[in-house]
Amino acid sequence: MACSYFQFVRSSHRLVNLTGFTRRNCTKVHKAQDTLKHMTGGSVTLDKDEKSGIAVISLDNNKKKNALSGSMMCELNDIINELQLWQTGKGLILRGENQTFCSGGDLDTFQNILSPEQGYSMSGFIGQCLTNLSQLPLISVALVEGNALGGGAEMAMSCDFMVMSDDARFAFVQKKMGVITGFGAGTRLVRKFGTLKALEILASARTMDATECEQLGLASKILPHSENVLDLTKSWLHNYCDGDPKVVRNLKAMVVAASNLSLEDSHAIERRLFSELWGGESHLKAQKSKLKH
Ligand SMILES: CC[C@H](C(=O)O)C(=O)SCCNC(=O)CCNC(=O)[C@H](O)C(C)(C)COP(=O)(O)OP(=O)(O)OC[C@H]1O[C@@H](n2cnc3c(N)ncnc32)[C@H](O)[C@@H]1OP(=O)(O)O
Repeated sequence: MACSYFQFVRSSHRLVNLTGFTRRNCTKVHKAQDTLKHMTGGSVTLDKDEKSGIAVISLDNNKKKNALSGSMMCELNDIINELQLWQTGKGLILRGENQTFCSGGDLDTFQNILSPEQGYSMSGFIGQCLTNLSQLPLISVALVEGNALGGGAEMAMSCDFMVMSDDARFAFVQKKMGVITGFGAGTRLVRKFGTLKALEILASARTMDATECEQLGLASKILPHSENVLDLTKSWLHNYCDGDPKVVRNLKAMVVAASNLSLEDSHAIERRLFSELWGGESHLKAQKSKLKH
């Protein structure tokens, strides 16, 4: 079984520990978690489908348009830690209940953490959580219905793809709130879409509809607003996740390495991930099938 991406990164020489965890950081994370978990409201749930290898994370804070409370941040972190151990997983859908995605950080929660030090701690916790999500060896998609605003837009950016319902709206409102991106999406936006496009989206802080998001390359698919967008998204994601979990997971792990490491180190990982599959069950089966024709 292919070793997990993080086991491999830690075992490889000259590679920085991508999770960025040092003992000091772990202490800070636990301190942040102790504070945030008491800022309650809403819930985050996980549904893993062992047959398809696709998991669904659902945000639910119905009274606040799925705004992310402190306790929801902690639940999301625990779920991502669980997914890091899911060895047969291939895909992940991040969505919101009540036909909307997430209206950002819970403004009531934030009333209790307004010092720069508390903001730094909260930003570090949810930022690392979303980095861990982005680096899972699962192909991930944010299913955006309704609104993805502020921190909600940042969470969507932590996924590989974004699928939107045709009436969805997407905005980085942070600048209008007197801050910048606090969940780490600014860096992701620049690295994914370039400085020009990132600056235009962040500095305008404008609300974009699904069509504009697709034109900018932020959204990969627009679905008609309906009750079964989740099933349609699962079918869409299955196009990328069909086949041997080890192949899908190694492919995503290679992409994560290439987007985070030097050319030399990324090539080292790519060769290792390739060699783990070479001569494996799926490879030999495919070879045999081709030779018959
Ligand atoms: C780094 C984090 C980042 C930052 O700090 O900048 C953030 O994410 S801060 C939050 C940024 N998000 C927003 O500013 C969005 C605020 N919400 C809205 O613009 C609207 O609620 C919208 C467009 C999401 C939905 O509008 P609609 O008219 O359909 O509903 P309501 O506005 O009446 O909202 C219903 C109900 O939900 C409460 N609500 C909505 N968003 C939040 C939120 N982010 N935090 C707390 N509560 C929220 C809203 O107050 C209403 O409550 P009610 O008691 O019924 O009045």
